[in-house]
Amino acid sequence: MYSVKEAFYTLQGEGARTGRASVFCRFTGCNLWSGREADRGNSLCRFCDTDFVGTDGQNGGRFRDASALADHLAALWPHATDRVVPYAVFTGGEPLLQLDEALIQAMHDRGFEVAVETNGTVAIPAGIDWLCVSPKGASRLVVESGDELKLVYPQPDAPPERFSHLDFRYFYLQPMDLAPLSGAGDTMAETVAYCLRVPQWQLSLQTHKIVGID
Ligand SMILES: C[S@@+](CC[C@H](N)C(=O)[O-])C[C@H]1O[C@@H](n2cnc3c(N)ncnc32)[C@H](O)[C@@H]1O
Ligand SMILES: Nc1nc2[nH]cc(C(=O)O)c2c(=O)[nH]1
Ligand code: SF4
Ligand SMILES: [Mg+2]
Repeated sequence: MYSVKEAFYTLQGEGARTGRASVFCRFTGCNLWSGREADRGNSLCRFCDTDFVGTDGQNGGRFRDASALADHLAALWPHATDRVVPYAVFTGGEPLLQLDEALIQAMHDRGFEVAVETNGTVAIPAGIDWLCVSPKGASRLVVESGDELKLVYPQPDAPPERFSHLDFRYFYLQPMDLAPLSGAGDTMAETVAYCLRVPQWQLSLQTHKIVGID
């Protein structure tokens, strides 16, 4: 059984695949925060910008098995795509609490490439085509290789220097959106300054927020 908060067709907004048409599957639940505002300050991840509680979002629900969820997601992809490989991004919440080899295989069977956005604290199943790891504060990182490491910046307890030796093709800093914290500060300027100082790190903007799409 899989629990999905929401699923939607949009453009990948972040990282190296920014701008690519994608079916997003947002799983319910996370191991670093309950999703309740009252718990935010005592959690391992405190700046989350996402509602991943329940199954009540658009195209959300509970799905009995991999083929039921894969059919549901594949139906969100538009039809005429002769020259493009369909792309599915699994996120959450923490997708690796639910994404398994059966679901990855079911997406491959339907012609999709499979991408994952993870906090890096859960072991990865086989078959993922694009892996984005986004380390969080003091949490213990178990995934130390992948395609892109996308660090939300700044996190005093997770400085970029701690991750720069890991086995990734791309290293991104993404300015922390302070809106969920109703905080003040210019994370954009700080992030740009770091990328200029240390060119290993590239700037990732949350472009979906800029253009106003999901
Ligand atoms: C909501 S998370 C879900 C996937 C997974 N749990 C993770 O943390 O990578 C999706 C992406 O949004 C990023 N993110 C979450 N809150 C953010 C914020 N306030 N500002 C910028 N990026 C944020 C995460 O770091 C992650 O790269
Ligand atoms: N458009 C869009 N791109 C995204 N890239 C990562 C997202 C996420 O929440 O995991 C996200 C999201 O929520 N929307
Ligand atoms: S690990 Fe990801 S989903 Fe979980 S609270 Fe942090 S940003 Fe949100
Ligand atoms: Mg998001």
